[in-house]
Amino acid sequence: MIIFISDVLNQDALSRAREAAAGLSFEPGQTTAGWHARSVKANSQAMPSAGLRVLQQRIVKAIEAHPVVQMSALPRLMTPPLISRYGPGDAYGRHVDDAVMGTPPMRSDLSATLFLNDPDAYDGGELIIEGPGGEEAIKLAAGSLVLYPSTSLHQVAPVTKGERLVAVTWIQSLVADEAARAILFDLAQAKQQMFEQAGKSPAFDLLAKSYANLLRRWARP
Ligand SMILES: O=C(O)CCC(=O)C(=O)O
Ligand SMILES: [Fe+2]
Repeated sequence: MIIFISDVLNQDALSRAREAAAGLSFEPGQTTAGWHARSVKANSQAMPSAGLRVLQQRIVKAIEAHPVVQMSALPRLMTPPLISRYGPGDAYGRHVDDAVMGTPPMRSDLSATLFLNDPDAYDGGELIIEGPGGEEAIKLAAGSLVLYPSTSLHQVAPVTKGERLVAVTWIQSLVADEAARAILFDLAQAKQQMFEQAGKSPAFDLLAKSYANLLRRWARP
């Protein structure tokens, strides 16, 4: 399942993030790709620095704090985001993300792209994700996040004009199985809607109990 979440960063947070990114030094992105993804990766990434760490912390906080991220991804661990820049001619060819990454190692269950500049700031640069129903080309407003299964083949189409600026991160979920996560997301939404429409009721209690007990079965904290 591909999930779109708008307003993960508001206008104020966005301009601060863009300002911080403008002050960072960038290097070729090949350094952080797995060996087979490296051959198709052509972009720039922010180099480690104190400024990068502050920006990464702000972005992680905003992503984690979002209620839809909590409900859909059930995050347990998240990598510090890469700040990636794609100028004209840059692209990231078809690849699958590493299954295990970082120190200490974590499993990538969900991949996430947070768009830091607007779609009209660049031509091309769609994130193309392959799913059972075919390809989906994604280009979201600044401040919006796309979450997708790390099991998918995906690519970033060449940028032909302007600059694409994104933060890219990976999430290890409390629930590794994508199908189980999808059921829990449906139930969490149903629980919320039922509560909003009719308050607490015996039916709500049963739904809440089922949700909690499924999560208890499936979660690996
Ligand atoms: O820039 C993006 O939206 C995704 C980049 C990507 O696929 C990666 O860094 O592995
Ligand atoms: Fe990727």
